[in-house]
Amino acid sequence: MRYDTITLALPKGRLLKDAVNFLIKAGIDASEVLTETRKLVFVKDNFRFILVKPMDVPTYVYYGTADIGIAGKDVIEEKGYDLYEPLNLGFGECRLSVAEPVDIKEPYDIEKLSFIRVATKYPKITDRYFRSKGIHPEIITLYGSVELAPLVGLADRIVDLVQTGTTLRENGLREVDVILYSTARLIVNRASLKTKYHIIKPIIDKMKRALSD
Ligand SMILES: Nc1ncnc2c1ncn2[C@@H]1O[C@H](COP(=O)(O)OP(=O)(O)OP(=O)(O)O)[C@@H](O)[C@H]1O
Ligand SMILES: O=P(O)(O)OC[C@H]1O[C@H](OP(=O)(O)OP(=O)(O)O)[C@H](O)[C@@H]1O
Repeated sequence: MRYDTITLALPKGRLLKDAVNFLIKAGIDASEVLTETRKLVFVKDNFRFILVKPMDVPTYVYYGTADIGIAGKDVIEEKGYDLYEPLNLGFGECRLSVAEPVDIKEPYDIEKLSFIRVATKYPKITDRYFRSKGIHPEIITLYGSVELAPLVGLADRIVDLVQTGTTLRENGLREVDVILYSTARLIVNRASLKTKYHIIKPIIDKMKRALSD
């Protein structure tokens, strides 16, 4: 590996294409990452791109196995690591919301709720949110298809991502509160920022220019 190599963690899944297109716009040729293969590591010039689960991007960056990464704000908040987050990249727009069945007997009223059983992929954010309202939630952690939980009686409510609202609508659910708005962010390992400042700072500057173009 070149002495000046920077490892960049990219999220597999729906953010990948936008992330790669953004990198290309910033002059970083990550195009090979989009080729249909099972490869998880790609090396190009002084970059090493690694493909990881979206929820794992902050972990790779925090532990320094990646110097920088691209992750949704939702995931960054859930993991809660101390990371430098210099840029909002704008894509991957969605919100993390509380939702409930449209025909629920006691519609959501935060003043009146004493107990809540909620299914989510975001247990930490969910716990923090309800505790800040004086409610100790029972949280059931799921890893996908969260909208199914109220339909089959696993939970009264869910906390999940909403973009168009189609998934909620098609499953008889309605959004009752927004916990956070999310977009993709650039995250940087704090030690790398110091030790590789001369390489990382120009990368951030190129990305900033790409965002303002
Ligand atoms: N419907 C959506 N619209 C826009 N952005 C979204 C949407 N759903 C998720 N995102 C953003 O994209 C990120 C990755 O979502 P994605 O669905 O690819 O991963 P995941 O469901 O966490 O992963 P996996 O399916 O591999 O378990 C989320 O953390 C969020 O920031
Ligand atoms: O408001 P919408 O536009 O319908 O988008 C929201 C859906 O998108 C995401 O699911 P994803 O496709 O990642 O599947 P998942 O349930 O496996 O997480 C999210 O978890 C919601 O289910």
